[in-house]
Amino acid sequence: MPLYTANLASKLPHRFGFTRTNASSLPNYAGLKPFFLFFPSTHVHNSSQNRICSSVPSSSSIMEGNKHVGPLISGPKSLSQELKVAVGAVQMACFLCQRVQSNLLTSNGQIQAKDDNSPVTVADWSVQAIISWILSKSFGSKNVSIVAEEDVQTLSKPGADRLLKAVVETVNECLCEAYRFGLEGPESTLCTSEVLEAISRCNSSGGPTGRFWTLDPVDGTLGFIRGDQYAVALALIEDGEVVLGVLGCPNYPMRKEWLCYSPRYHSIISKLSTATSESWDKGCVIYAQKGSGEAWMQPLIHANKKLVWPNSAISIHVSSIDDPALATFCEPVEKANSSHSFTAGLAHSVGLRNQPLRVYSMVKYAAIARGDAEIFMKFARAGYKEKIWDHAAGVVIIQEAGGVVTDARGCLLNFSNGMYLEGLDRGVIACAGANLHDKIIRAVDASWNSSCL
Ligand SMILES: Nc1ncnc2c1ncn2[C@@H]1O[C@H](COP(=O)(O)OS(=O)(=O)O)[C@@H](OP(=O)(O)O)[C@H]1O
Ligand SMILES: [Mg+2]
Ligand SMILES: [Mg+2]
Ligand SMILES: [Mg+2]
Repeated sequence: MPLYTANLASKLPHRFGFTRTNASSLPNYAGLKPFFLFFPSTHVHNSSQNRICSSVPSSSSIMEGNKHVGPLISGPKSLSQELKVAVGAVQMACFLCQRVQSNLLTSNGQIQAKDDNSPVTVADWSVQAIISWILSKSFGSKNVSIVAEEDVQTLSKPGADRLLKAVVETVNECLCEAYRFGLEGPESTLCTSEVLEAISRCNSSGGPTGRFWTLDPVDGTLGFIRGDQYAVALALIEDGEVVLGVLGCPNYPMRKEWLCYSPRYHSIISKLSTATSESWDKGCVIYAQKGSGEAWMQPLIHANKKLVWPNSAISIHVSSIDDPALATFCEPVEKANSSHSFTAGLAHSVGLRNQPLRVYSMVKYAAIARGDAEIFMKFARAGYKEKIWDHAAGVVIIQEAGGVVTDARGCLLNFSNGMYLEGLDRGVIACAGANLHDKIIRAVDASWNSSCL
């Protein structure tokens, strides 16, 4: 029986597990380039694949004084400052989520249901508050527009003061560690109204022109509550195009060998990391800038460790498998969120042989980008409108890692119409390559008419 991740999972009714079904497609961690914020030079070798980059200056990184601030981003224009702040903010948000998740079981009342019956926790609100605050601090509140999932409606209701107090405490506990993530925190703790303001200001309407951020503070809240997979998702959209994306995946280990398969639940599992205390197996942060032709992955920073892990990045790439008989596809865990029967029929008609991996959150996008799976399919029921924050970061990361993401008709997703992916036809299909993508699109067309979706 595979080991389970953190103690939490072993106490919870829900289990999760994943790995590729054939070891031959280990992702090729081709390049090693420093990202930013170097610490005392440390050569850290991980046992199997790669040397973690040391603080040796690399010709392909941008320097500010003697600090590396990021790989040389080609593309239309460098967004290295935006990327640096976004990665640091998501790293810090992951640290916050792990803290909240660990005492989620003990402190009741930290899980609420919103009007649409979807869950929301102290972590969702707190992450939205800290990322909103950091972006405003870094770029000036007048220059920052954010389209994010959460609002203050529940927090402002009578009787919500204990919940609100928990959010304010969580936010301040985290912001006082901001320096460990290369960020500047507040001179003094934020008061309740400042925390509420940081959350509620994330109400931009988005649109086809100008620049705005889109944030899903906890994507896969259901997975988060169950000690399973979840993601912190932040993306920057300019004139309707996603120009950078960051995915924090606290329960998705850097190293594949820390993943194992839980046949019963067909999904991701990360083994109990007893073998090493390295943060390699505690989770990862994945990011990319549009047009750079590269996607990057770095380990989670553990602020409670005396030496904050050097921010080193490994370039990742989609899998080279394009034979359906060898490919693996991911889909949402909840069949209310995507038709499992439709995808099963599709998989059969395309010739997919491996069991589906059912995974919460945009960790599915991360799995494709780093080559742990080849296809992600989601077919929500008719009438459901996909939100931009549930896809933006994952889309640009897969694209820059060499993959393709479209709707079920083969059209690119449209992020220029406010909070919804307007015009999305039938479902979302992400593939490691064009061949597989083409086969899936054809199969959707052929089977759609005979399905009753
Ligand atoms: N009915 C329905 N249909 C389709 N999608 C829905 C639906 N309800 C919710 N959502 C959104 O799905 C997000 C969770 O995505 P997941 O990939 O984690 O789905 S699943 O939980 O694995 O089924 C989840 O994101 P979070 O709320 O951030 O967890 C929702 O935004
Ligand atoms: Mg939600
Ligand atoms: Mg979401
Ligand atoms: Mg969410």
